[in-house]
Amino acid sequence: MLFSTQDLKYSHPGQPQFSFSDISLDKGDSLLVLGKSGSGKTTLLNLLGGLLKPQSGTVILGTADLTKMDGAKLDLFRGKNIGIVFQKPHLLAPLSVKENLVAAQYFAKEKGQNVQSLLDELGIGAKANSSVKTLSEGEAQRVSIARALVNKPQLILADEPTSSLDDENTEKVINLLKNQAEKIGAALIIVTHDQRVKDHISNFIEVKAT
Ligand SMILES: Nc1ncnc2c1ncn2[C@@H]1O[C@H](COP(=O)(O)OP(=O)(O)OP(=O)(O)O)[C@@H](O)[C@H]1O
Repeated sequence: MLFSTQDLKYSHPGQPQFSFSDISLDKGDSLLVLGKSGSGKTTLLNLLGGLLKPQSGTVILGTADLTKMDGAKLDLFRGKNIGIVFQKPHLLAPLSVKENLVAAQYFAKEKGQNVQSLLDELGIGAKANSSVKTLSEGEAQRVSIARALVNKPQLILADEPTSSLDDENTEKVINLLKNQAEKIGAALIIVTHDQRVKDHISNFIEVKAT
């Protein structure tokens, strides 16, 4: 087992508690997180990425329990092992495409992956030296995927990665995420409302407000 959670519970201050279904994934597995607006999907993703600490339960990646790590140790672990694609790309605006990826390597103390060939694979190699401010939405989304993959993480988390994309780019982005996850042996978890994504990945959990 590469990634698993057990008995995860979390409540935002003053809010009812969420109890999340257990997850277990092997290398190369994909999982969708479905559920109504406000049901706790983003909250779950933040717990899985160590961006929130649960009130109880465990999040195990490889041999490490994220819920037991803090501060710089957790940041470095996340940088090396977890790639996160946020709903909006959140790129570093003053930098070029390539520099955004190099910065992600720098923060994780990783240098392995050839940035240009990754950008080429994602079809944005020609934009490597462009300012991220000049990118279209679909291009910026692909750069944020490249940034999530650049340190060859064991776990890839994506929050509504296709919500602002047309059908063609949605298909491209889902295939990119699936193919890259398989290639690097990562587990892939995608939060979505998008029926078009459900057509590509059959394994899912549903988050319900209780
Ligand atoms: N920082 C916070 N403080 C207090 N409440 C919060 C906080 N973040 C989220 N919540 C509440 O927790 C609930 C779940 O939010 P969450 O963003 O996880 O839902 P979601 O399923 O991802 O929703 P959507 O599909 O609309 O993005 C919501 O009722 C939200 O208002």
